[in-house]
Amino acid sequence: MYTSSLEQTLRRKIDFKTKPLGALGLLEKLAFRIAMIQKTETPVLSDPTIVVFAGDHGIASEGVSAYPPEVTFQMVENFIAGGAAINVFCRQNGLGLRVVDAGVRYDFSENAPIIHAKAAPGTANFLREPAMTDVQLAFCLEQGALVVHNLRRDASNVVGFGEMGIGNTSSASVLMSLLTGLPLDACVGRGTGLSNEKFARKKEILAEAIRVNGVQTDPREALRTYGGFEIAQMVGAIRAARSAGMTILIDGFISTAAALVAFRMQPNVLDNIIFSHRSEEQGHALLLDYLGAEPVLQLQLRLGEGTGCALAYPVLKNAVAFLNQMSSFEEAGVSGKTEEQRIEE
Ligand SMILES: O=C(O)c1ccc[n+]([C@@H]2O[C@H](COP(=O)([O-])O)[C@@H](O)[C@H]2O)c1
Ligand SMILES: Cc1cc2nc[nH]c2cc1C
Repeated sequence: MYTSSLEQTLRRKIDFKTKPLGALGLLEKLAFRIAMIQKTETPVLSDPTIVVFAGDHGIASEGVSAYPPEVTFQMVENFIAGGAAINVFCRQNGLGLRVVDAGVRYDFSENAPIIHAKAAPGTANFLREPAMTDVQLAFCLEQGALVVHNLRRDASNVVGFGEMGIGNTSSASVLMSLLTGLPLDACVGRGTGLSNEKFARKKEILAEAIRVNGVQTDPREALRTYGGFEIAQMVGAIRAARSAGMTILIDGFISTAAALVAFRMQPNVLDNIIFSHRSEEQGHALLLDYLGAEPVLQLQLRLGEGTGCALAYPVLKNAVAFLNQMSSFEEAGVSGKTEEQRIEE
């Protein structure tokens, strides 16, 4: 297999740090990935930012969530006030935060510190008709890309994507099943915490929705039919961030479903994506496996909002720091392995 000279330089740089070969585990892989994304042996993470896309879902009126749909609006108000988990973790870890109204049912005040990109006040109920029109989908893909272009212009080179949308695990599960070919039951979970009875009903409703609207295996058509405005904007944002050469952090189950759609449209997006954590939501582990992903953290989270990204970011920072700052055996005068021994292993 062809290995570039940067790849070789990086392997050597990591292997000759003062540690047993491979002893920094996943940190070594992260440092390598980020350096390859930035095409340099001395990567820098600048202006790290979390973007939370919010949208309402027509399917939420079918009782597929443990919480009422108005929580989407209320939680965005909470993000604006600075009181949500994502606000806390961004502050703790020195991350910027942008919140996007991709399609919340109610309107925010015009001067609220959010990005106004509402496709419509919530998607249509995909138990009866496709979630969105072609025009709405195109708008969302463009808006997501625009958010990223503006971040990049402001010198950010690492971005984490999260979401807020009551009912959106339903969209994510259907997208996962259609685009991976895995059985629906393996892709549906309890979301915000459904009871056994409501969980069984959610699975029936989603199976019925697929009977009504069809087995769409084209990623764009699947997204239009079963997606959400926040998921569609994440897809546009992920593709734009790949094109802009940014390091992309993905949050939980719903964000990973957006990454799956983006991957099916443009497989090279995976080159720039780091999956921040493995969520508790049933289906996430399977989806990560499908994508060949090795998540940074496993904290039993199932919150969303980009919280996994904000928590994983310090690990990325440490990976880059060891690559840039740690001494080599030669620099520190420590006895290491010869190049031959290293390559043999
Ligand atoms: O990120 C995850 O893995 C995750 C797992 C379960 C639920 N959520 C969050 O909960 C909401 C969706 O859950 P539900 O039950 O309303 O479909 C949405 O706002 C997500 O951010 C998020
Ligand atoms: C309170 C609450 C906060 C959330 N944050 C993301 N999804 C959420 C769902 C609920 C219900």
